[in-house]
Amino acid sequence: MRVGIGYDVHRLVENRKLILGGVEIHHEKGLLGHSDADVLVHSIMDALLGALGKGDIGRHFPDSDDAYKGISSLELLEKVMDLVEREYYIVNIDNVIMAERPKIAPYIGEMKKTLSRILKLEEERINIKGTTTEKLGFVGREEGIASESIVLLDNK
Ligand SMILES: Nc1ccn([C@@H]2O[C@H](COP(=O)(O)O)[C@@H](O)[C@H]2O)c(=O)n1
Ligand SMILES: C[C@@]1(CO)OP(=O)(O)OP(=O)(O)OC[C@H]1O
Repeated sequence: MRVGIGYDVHRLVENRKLILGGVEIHHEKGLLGHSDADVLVHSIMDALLGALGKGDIGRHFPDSDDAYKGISSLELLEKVMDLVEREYYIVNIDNVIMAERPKIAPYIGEMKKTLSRILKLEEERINIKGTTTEKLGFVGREEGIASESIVLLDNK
């Protein structure tokens, strides 16, 4: 068995879509990044790479590479899953999205459905939680959104 943790933050800006877990969220701002800046998928990838002992997403998908400009993070997650599936399968995954706004609870079902397909994992083994930070810090000031993920892998 192998366990991994991932954490990522992206800045909220105008004129960008807000994509979380591969789902477009209705909001007046979106996250800034080289890719679509899907902070949930990024923390999941880092948790998976951590469990594999294979570094982080910056190492595998450098933001200096034009190939990843504007890419859907789900495509990057598929590449990380290719590495996972060489030896392991996912037992379960838990995630916390830290956002003052918008409420993510209404979108969790769709996020789980989307991730379930790519992670090849039943929805009941994927947990996604939303929390504010009670108006404290960069999340509280709505300057950005953070996400933290933890994953357990087992040998095939
Ligand atoms: N972006 C968010 C933040 C919170 N939620 C849901 O609201 C509950 C209460 O949040 P607190 O930060 O006040 O504890 C939380 O447990 C989530 O169910 C959300 O959906 N989206
Ligand atoms: C995903 C990558 C690659 O497009 O870019 P960003 O979307 O900027 O995301 P970040 O979490 O800053 O770093 C990983 C990057 O290399």
